[in-house]
Amino acid sequence: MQLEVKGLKSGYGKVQVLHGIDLTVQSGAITTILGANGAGKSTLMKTIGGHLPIIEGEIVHNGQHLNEIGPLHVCMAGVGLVPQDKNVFAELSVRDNLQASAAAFEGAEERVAEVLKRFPILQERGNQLASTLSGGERQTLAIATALVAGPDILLLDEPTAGLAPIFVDRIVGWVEELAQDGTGVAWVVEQNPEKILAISEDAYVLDAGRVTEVLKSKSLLEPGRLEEVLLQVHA
Ligand SMILES: Nc1ncnc2c1ncn2[C@@H]1O[C@H](COP(=O)(O)OP(=O)(O)OP(=O)(O)O)[C@@H](O)[C@H]1O
Repeated sequence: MQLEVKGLKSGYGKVQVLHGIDLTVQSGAITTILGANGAGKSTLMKTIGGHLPIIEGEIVHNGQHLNEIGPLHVCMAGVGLVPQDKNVFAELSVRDNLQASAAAFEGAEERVAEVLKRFPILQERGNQLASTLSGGERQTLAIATALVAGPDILLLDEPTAGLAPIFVDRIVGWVEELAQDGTGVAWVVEQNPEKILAISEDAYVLDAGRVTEVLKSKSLLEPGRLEEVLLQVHA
């Protein structure tokens, strides 16, 4: 059930941003993706999620090629993306956001009910417009909308950026549980990556659209090591 990305090149119109990315996301494990601003982390997530055209390379999940099948079919193939922003419908209620996401799947009502059970905070706010949620609640909703599809690979683009520590800890806890239950997670992180590195297997360092290092995540927790690796890419 792993996701394999091979030699991926993509970008925006004539602007090529990714220059041949190789990445493996193993099921039941968290893979961290690090890199400076503009390294191409979000572009990588959006390309895997089917939102950007591929110039060259392959994305294969569970033996199925995901190239050029579009975001809905990527999602239906078991790969869920939580983008960095615009990840909920602001003018829909919490419940309607979940229902919209579940609509393409069999047993939509049960899927929504199950996710609401998992996230009581969303249950409490079911009728509230997403635009009125706090940052942490909105991010919880964004993750929940991806989970209604029952993905076996989950792509998270900086899900904890700018959130209060209590939400950071909650999200880290939920994602750890998902991985323990067999989901493969790719987690893009920029600020305070220590909590994620502590529960992650592999760390990929990106710079200028290329993978510059693949390391064991915990090795980056040694004092000074993270700074060294991130500074090296600019040396
Ligand atoms: N819609 C777009 N059109 C053209 N270029 C874009 C677009 N979005 C991003 N880029 C460019 O692609 C490059 C990589 O951006 P990307 O958002 O993938 O980086 P990132 O590593 O996720 O950065 P950050 O940590 O700031 O989110 C940057 O040079 C950026 O300016």
